[in-house]
Amino acid sequence: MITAEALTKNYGTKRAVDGVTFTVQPGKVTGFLGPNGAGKSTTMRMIVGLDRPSFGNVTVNGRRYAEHAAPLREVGALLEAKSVHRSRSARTHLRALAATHSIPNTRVDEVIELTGLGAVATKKVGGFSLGMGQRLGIAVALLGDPQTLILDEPVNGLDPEGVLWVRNLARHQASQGKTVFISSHLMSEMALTADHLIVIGRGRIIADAPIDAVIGGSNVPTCMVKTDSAEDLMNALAAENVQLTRMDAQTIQVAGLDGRAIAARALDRQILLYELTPVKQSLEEAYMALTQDEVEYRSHAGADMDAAISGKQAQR
Ligand SMILES: Nc1ncnc2c1ncn2[C@@H]1O[C@H](COP(=O)(O)OP(=O)(O)OP(=O)(O)O)[C@@H](O)[C@H]1O
Repeated sequence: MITAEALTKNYGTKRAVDGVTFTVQPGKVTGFLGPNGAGKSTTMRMIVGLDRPSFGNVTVNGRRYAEHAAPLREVGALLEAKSVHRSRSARTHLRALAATHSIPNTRVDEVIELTGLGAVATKKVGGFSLGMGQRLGIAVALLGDPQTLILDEPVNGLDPEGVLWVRNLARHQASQGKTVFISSHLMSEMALTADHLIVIGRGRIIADAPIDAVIGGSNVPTCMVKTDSAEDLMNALAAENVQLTRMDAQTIQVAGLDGRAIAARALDRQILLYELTPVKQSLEEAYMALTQDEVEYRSHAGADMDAAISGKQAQR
């Protein structure tokens, strides 16, 4: 279990992490989401003692990372900063780390196999692709078979097989009762991997809840309805808190009523419905709604982008 209390990090006048309090529970995959610069990596670095908190405290299984006698056996971490000798082979790198914790070489061979590095284990790390480097980082994290795994953007640079493998690994570790804390910008992947989400924006916690609650939280019940009597149905459903959108001659999107209520009103008026489909919000939509005011580095899209580009051209 990871426990953060009022955890804060200042870099000069910049407050990167602003008094966050949370726990990451064992037996679950907890996703750590937030816009660029929100404070995810800084929080993770503080968990493993790579950054000192300015205020507050964070512990893993009741102790600060540095207080664990054999940290690699307690916490495995994949963080962005890599400290690998580029001229060393992957196997030599893993063996050197293993030796610091009396981890046998058989475990090194195991994690090499597990992470799909078998074919390149004797090659110099300096020549590794982004994906191979990520796999090596995950191999390091797994080396001590730790109770807690912290993975900062583990699927970054991985091919689809690698992405699926990370998902299965995370789910498997959680099913073994381990604590798994993963940051990612890939919402579709997080939706498949995480049980619980912590969302951070500008250094503060915006949401800390089971994934279903995050997705359903702000969700107005919405259904797609098909009928040959679209006008009549719209009249039957019209009400102050109901939003009706005509999609085509037969299709109406109804927001603000659930399927049962729509069917009941259609039945009252003897209107035949031949499709009634709940529309679920995606994690991406829920995430965008949650973080819309918290984005520090905003990109431009569509009309905004056209305006930005034509503005630049006009200046030339
Ligand atoms: N060593 C540092 N010195 C100064 N500022 C830093 C340092 N590390 C991070 N920051 C700043 O702290 C804030 C949080 O950065 P952090 O890397 O934790 O965000 P993040 O959520 O991991 O972002 P991303 O999704 O882009 O990786 C940012 O504004 C960043 O510029």
